[in-house]
Amino acid sequence: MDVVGKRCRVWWPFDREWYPGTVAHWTLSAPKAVRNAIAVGATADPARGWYLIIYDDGEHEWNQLTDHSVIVGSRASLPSAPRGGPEARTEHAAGGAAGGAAGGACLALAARGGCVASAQRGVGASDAPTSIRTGAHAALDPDGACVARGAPTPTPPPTTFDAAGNCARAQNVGATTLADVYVEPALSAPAQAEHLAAAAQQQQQQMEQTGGTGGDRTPVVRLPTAAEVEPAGAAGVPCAPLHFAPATHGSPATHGSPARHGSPARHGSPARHGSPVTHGSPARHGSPATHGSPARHGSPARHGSPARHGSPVTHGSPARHGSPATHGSPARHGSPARHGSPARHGSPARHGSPVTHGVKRKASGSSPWPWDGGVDRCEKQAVAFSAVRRATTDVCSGAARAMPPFARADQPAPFAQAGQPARARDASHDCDEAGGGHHRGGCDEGARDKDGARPTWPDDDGVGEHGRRERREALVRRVEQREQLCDSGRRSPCDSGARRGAATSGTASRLTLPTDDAAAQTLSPSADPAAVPALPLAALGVGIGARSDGMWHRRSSRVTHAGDPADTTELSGALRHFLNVWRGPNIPAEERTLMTNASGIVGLHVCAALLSVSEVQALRLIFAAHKAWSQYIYGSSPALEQRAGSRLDSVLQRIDFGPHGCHPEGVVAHQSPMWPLHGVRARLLSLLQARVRAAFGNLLPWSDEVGGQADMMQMTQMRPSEELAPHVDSRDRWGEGIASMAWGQGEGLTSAAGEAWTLCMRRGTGKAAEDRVDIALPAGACYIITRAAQGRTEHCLANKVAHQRCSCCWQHGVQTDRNGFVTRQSITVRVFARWPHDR
Ligand SMILES: O=C(O)CCC(=O)C(=O)O
Ligand SMILES: [Fe+2]
Repeated sequence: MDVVGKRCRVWWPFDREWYPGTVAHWTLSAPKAVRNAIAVGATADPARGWYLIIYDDGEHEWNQLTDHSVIVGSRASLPSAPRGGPEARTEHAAGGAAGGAAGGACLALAARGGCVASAQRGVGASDAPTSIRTGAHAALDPDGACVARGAPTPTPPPTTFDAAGNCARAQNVGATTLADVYVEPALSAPAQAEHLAAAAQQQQQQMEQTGGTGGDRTPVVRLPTAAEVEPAGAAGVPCAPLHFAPATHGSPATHGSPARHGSPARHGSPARHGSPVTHGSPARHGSPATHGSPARHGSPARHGSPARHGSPVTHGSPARHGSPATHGSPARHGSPARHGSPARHGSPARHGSPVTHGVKRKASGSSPWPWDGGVDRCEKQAVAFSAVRRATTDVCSGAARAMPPFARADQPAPFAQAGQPARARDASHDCDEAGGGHHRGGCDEGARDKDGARPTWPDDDGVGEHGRRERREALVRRVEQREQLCDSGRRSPCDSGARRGAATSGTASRLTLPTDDAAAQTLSPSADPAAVPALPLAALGVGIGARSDGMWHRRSSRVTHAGDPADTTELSGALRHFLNVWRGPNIPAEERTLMTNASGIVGLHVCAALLSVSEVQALRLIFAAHKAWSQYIYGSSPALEQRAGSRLDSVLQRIDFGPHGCHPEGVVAHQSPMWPLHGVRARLLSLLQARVRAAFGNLLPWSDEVGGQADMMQMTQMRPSEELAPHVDSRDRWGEGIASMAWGQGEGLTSAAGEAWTLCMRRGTGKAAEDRVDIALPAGACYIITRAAQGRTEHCLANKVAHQRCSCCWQHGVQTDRNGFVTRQSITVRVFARWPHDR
């Protein structure tokens, strides 16, 4: 706490940048997002408390400052430390008294940490990371934390705020300025190993000196045994490869075992034609025989494309469950050539009854990676990796515990005493509430460490210091190898890890965003109100969308790399072509087929033909010019799981454009870069926006927001059979009104603009939402969600925030044709919410 108000710098390894900021606040109890992170496997020292770092560029994060990627204050005794003042010397002396053999050297394992949840493709291949999680716990060197403690360090002046409530956190907050900050170089791997071994040795010595108790310094370095850390496979050997191939019918990676999905026999069967939305119980899908049963086929009249049936949305009954006609993708049913006789198409039993839509989530007892029998090398490597992380974290936390004021015996340890069950409950609660799309992934398997037990290692198995050191070195090498594999762009270890992690092991990428409540709750009950300035929440910029989980996420959403996510020459050419075919904002009224409150859903409006085929073709070129697609992992949905036979998350490709400092939609995308919205994209947005406005008129309430201009544009690609699970977009990050338009990357069977797709509207808090409406939309259509269909906090009767679910607002999701072959492309435009919801 005595570092509150001080300047700091934080190393973001995947940005490869130090970011300056200020330690603005300390709280003993973990912020909610941090608690979630802990519940899904991160480790923390409950006694240490949490520091709020506010970066100069507006981002913020909670951090325990046990990470040597964080430098607070100055280090006078380091030769390279510039201008170390008395305070700096005090700080270092305090640390040095505790050991400090390595001076200020820091171990930066985390910075070098492996790709656990990979997924960034592109993003400037050379500059940008391929990982979205680092496991960013660098070990603490033996002189303790990088922060001042113990010694009579002068209390810095509190962070101040100007009249407008802005945090005065610029250059001279506290007694330390940026010039005093020592920028710590990352150590080489051998140096890290050596350093860590030295730390272990010192602690061992201290333990011996204090009769095994370590006095008030808890000995925490216990090395994992070889059995614990040694993966079965050779280190660095790539894992089972992912199959990203055109795989429209389900690669093993995305759709479970080939046996389930890959068999030609199955694909040739009528079972292929069941709608992802509408397919019924697993039992029905499990048996090809049942799919072929004539008894289940319905009348041809139900299978027409939207074009044949008129407006696609008119089919939905206001009763929300939809008439049979609302179900099933037109593309699926439109072509006899693909689907055989009309008799093949779904019967009322398959499509008509809402009951059949209630596919229960299937508890996944089996491995989601069927081809490897449940345990692949990546998994084992991840265990080893996490062993490193935990061990090093223990070093950190041990030192931290020893050091007042972090070890506050007088304060309840929130995790240890409040009870692990509470944490686990918290986590699942969050997940349950979080909306299927964005958070669901984290609940089930994510709580690896939710029992809250601090990681401990069995006692030394007699290998001695030398042996331990060797083991450490081996671990470090493994981490490095892993990183190299990731860096080299090979998919196998990283992506496999990502997917496995996403599907099963609860990566930290599933953190939920903090809510206002959570942040307020964190900020207000301070362990030491006298010492911690009362910080206006809004002034801190704390809220949904701001960083709060930095300890495990070391890649920011800042765009730090030069360039553009597209080939700019191609992009300009594509825009020129687009301008040639663009019809202007107005389209003939008879073409628009505007449906308001579609299918009885208040606030959902659809324009069935916003884009012409020529415009779609030009948009394809614009998409094709983009290279840096981020992988965006959504939670699984019942339909997806049913197809896969077990839990399987969905992965989309996405690029987000918007104002600097704002965050993309979604939890994982929270880690994705927000590219600047200017130039060609700004032009494109303004054209599309004009069209949307002309089509929807007053139904689109952007006029109330920032002069009616959308300021965020998101490009999404979903391969055939992928889906976006139902979710609410962040309820308080976006202004009222979100518009999405979609088409195919190529021609569909029934339309040159692409294949039809299904907009899945869901309402309800249970896992199987009570209200379910599936609306088949043709390529080129646009829908907007407002009010209850969007679910902003101010429209929510339950006042839900972020991605929480409620029973009054609708969630939206997208399903592509399970048997389709055309990637769905979409552009979503939103408005960032402005004050007081400014995120
Ligand atoms: O692509 C779409 O239609 C919508 C995308 C969406 O809902 C989202 O990104 O939140
Ligand atoms: Fe959405």
